[in-house]
Amino acid sequence: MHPLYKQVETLDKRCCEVFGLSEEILMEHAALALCKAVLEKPLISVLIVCGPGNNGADGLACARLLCGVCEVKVLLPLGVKSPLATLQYARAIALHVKIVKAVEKADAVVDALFGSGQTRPLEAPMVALIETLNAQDARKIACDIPTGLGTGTTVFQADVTVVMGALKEVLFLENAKSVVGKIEVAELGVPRCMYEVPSQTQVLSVQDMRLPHRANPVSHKGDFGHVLVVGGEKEGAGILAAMAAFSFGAGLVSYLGEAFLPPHLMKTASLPPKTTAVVAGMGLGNTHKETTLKALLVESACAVVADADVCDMPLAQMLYAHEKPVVFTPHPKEFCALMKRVGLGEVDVETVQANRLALARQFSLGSKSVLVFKGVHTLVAHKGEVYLCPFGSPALSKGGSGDVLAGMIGALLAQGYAPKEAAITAVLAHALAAEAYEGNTYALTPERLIEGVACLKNA
Ligand SMILES: NC(=O)C1=CN([C@@H]2O[C@H](COP(=O)(O)OP(=O)(O)OC[C@H]3O[C@@H](n4cnc5c(N)ncnc54)[C@H](OP(=O)(O)O)[C@@H]3O)[C@@H](O)[C@H]2O)[C@H](O)CC1
Ligand SMILES: [K+]
Repeated sequence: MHPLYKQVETLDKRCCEVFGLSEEILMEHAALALCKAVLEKPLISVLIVCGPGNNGADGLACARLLCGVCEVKVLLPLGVKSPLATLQYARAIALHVKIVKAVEKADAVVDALFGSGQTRPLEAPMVALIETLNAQDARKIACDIPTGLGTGTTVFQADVTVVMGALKEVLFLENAKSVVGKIEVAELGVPRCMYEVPSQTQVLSVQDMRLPHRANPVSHKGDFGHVLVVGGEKEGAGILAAMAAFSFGAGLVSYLGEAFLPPHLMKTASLPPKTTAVVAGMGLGNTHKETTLKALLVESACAVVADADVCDMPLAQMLYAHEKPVVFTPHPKEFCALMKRVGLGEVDVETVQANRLALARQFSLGSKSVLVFKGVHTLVAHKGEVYLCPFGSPALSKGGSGDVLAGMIGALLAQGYAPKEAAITAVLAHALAAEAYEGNTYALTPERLIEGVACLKNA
């Protein structure tokens, strides 16, 4: 995993103070990383669009470094303002870098218009400029942050974003995935691990996935726990969760309710005595009395995965306050209901989506439970720490995907994983299996997803 920051200005400052670097050294490394990204694919010409601040200065320094390597054209729609941009401009001019007055055709376009200094929406001329750049048939490289991201709807559509120093939260907004392209982190003169300081937000990596492994050749089904899935009105949802739990390693899986089950799942009318984890909420509706659910989820000693409808029941508050392992798995609308149920106030989906990290953290600070907040970037939050999953695919945007995830978490809880570790591994496995799916993106079914998870390997 890698730390994620809201801002990195203090890290830049620390880098200069602790390691004796200067802003110019940082910028030279930023520019070198941009050059590397530009030259990653063969090209003849590059257009570098530079803003008035230090994002533009990075672009101007890159123009200087590329001078003579390829045909370089620089567009400065707002001139230069910051001292470093003025300095880099003078250096580029001394090298006779070509300054153009309008967008010109090139094999690659570098967006060095605005970076971390963009605090307000783009005005009409800049919107028009970004639209023109997006329409170019060229490889597109964003310097630090694609211009417009986080401030409005017109955003530079990058194929690659070279982020300076460390990962920044804005690159992981829910709508960012379609504009950031591949994210590359530029080291700014010291190794990344020295530049970074501890953070309460982390971006998960493939290495954080710890799939269950049956190392001991002497084992029996009782060693791998017993999951109970509580079926409901839409019985298919529970069946999918149960199938996923079985495939992800639970020794036994029971289904509470009336349904036609695959042969490896057991039907039950009550909590089986040795149940280790209960998964409930998917397709639940009004099938069970609240007292029945309370007995299964709150009063039993079992670990709990509280999905969908359970997030909007009075017992959600009891689970939130519980000492035992509980993992909530809401999508945004369910998270709004859950926030209200646990007394954290009324928020609408739009507000929740714009403040996912902060609200997930707030939720996790009031409870021992683990939150799996589903989305384009699913979050796992526990005791103030937030872990963001950068993987996944639109192939998952289907009924049944969430049921599979809940079942997978239940399987890991039953096998003895701590709730946070269960959530992290299941979220990663779910997302990586979807990414690895080789069929058309529209064709992923829950069953194929379960099969995909079965084929994953630890990194
Ligand atoms: N570790 C690092 O992150 C490093 C980053 N570097 C680069 O520096 C930029 C940040 O530079 P900064 O000068 O602070 O900010 P920007 O260049 O992004 O933007 C500020 C200028 O842009 C103007 N601006 C901002 N938004 C708009 C807008 N919507 N419309 C018009 N103009 C806008 C702003 O104007 P003001 O009127 O507000 O002053 C400024 O002129 C960072 O992103 C990196 O690329 C360094 O390389 C060092 C390491
Ligand atoms: K930019």
